Amino acid sequence: MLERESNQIFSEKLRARFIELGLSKQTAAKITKLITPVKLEGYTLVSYCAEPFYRDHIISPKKDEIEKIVQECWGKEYTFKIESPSHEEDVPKIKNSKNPSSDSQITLFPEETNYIPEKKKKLKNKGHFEIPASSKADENPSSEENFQPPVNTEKPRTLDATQNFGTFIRCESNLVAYSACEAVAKNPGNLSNPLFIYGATGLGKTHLLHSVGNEIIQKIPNAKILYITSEDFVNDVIHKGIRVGKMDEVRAKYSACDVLLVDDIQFLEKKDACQIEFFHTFNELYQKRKQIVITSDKFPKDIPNIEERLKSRFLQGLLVDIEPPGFEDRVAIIETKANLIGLKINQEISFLIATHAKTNVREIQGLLKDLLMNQHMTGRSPTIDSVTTILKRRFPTGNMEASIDTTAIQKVVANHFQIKMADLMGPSRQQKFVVARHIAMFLAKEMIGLQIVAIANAFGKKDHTTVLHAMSKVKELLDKDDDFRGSFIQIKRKIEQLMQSN
Ligand SMILES: Nc1ncnc2c1ncn2[C@@H]1O[C@H](COP(=O)(O)OP(=O)(O)OP(=O)(O)O)[C@@H](O)[C@H]1O
Repeated sequence: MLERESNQIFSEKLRARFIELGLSKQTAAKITKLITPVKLEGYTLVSYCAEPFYRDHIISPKKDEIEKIVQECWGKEYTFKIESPSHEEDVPKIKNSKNPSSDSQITLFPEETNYIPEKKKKLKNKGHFEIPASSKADENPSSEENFQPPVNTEKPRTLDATQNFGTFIRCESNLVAYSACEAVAKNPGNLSNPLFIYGATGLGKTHLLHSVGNEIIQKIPNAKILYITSEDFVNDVIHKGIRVGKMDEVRAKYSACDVLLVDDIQFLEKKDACQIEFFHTFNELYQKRKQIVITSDKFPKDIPNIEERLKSRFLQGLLVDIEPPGFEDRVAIIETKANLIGLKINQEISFLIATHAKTNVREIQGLLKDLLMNQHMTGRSPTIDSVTTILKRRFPTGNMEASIDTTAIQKVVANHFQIKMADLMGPSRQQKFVVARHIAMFLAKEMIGLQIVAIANAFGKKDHTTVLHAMSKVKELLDKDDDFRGSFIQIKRKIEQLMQSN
């Protein structure tokens, strides 16, 4: 038997590691829950995971990382194995309903056997593919055969062919969303329905939505894919359905699709009639096992003025978020995008841009276009000076965070505490040095977006767990220690002043 206490330490370490690897807190917590060890086979720790998406796309690729933590907790001789449960009693029961329209019955991950087509020839006559719930379990549940194209279809007009998986730059902050979309595109209607992607503006949600559509249409050219924004849906319902009285046509349009891709669902807020209509559309498609992918700028529960029953539908699928890219990821995005448009920039310039353009990819693209235009007009590649000028134009009010690096932060902190840089950077555990070191590490993350490993390097630490410890210590003290908070704010102000003066 595995001891409860060591299990708990294992889970904590695992969660922290996943967050450090760039997963959101929610995803990290979910995965941690899924890989609670269940038994020991000799020196192999075995965990069962009944959720195929997480097992194959998130947990298995990170097996080495998980094994390292297993060894930290139980010893070097241990290995780790993730398995799909072979016996029903090994896993918590997953509810599986044949009537997904009832709140209490919809499942998070419906069993795959429910998606097996009964007879392919039946589907051909239907005009759209339909996957009966009472399928035989011995047929192949994950095959694309489940996804039969309709006979009579229109080509999608709204999908942007340039927004595909090939042009999407994968990084830690979007990896979970990317993998989920790829899995859904490979096996639509089967694993994660609906797939709900949320995150702030300009981080690639729409790009992923198009990628799913483009990928499916490549494999199944006749598939009826409907890409809409929620505003399109409102227009259809209000203008065509209610005002012109052609609601039947509106309903027919949506019920005939095989894949519904809905962008920016948050704009359905306060539109009650449209929400009711969307609720019925959703239920109908869901019952027919049609894939639904939805994007939003918020987690379902946080979208204001949307009916609870609609939110609960969204919560029943797979929820993935995209976070703003960290510093290294921004550099990778800048360099890839610059390369694509023929803009020549060196590493110093990509670092400079990454330091300033922090919030989203759209912003980075706009900036690179400005630089390209400048390159065309002057006939010269961008220089630090020309980039700084453009950065100042784009971020005129304080958002133009100065060319400040970790060293500048370290100097301000050392100066504030009246200590030497060598003490700030050194190994001494004297309280004053430790507090200063923790604050400097925290601000390197908060103010210039450095990733944990990069911060550890900048402070000459081999072990990045020191940085993780610093992060949680500072957060804790900010919450409970007024003096500490006062000092922290003063230091932050000094750094901000330095940024503005540069
Ligand atoms: N990881 C990425 N790789 C390549 N391009 C990206 C990536 N993320 C975003 N982009 C590009 O940035 C631009 C903005 O992305 P997109 O429109 O998908 O953002 P969004 O999250 O849907 O934003 P909004 O919520 O404002 O609609 C697009 O041109 C998109 O192609």
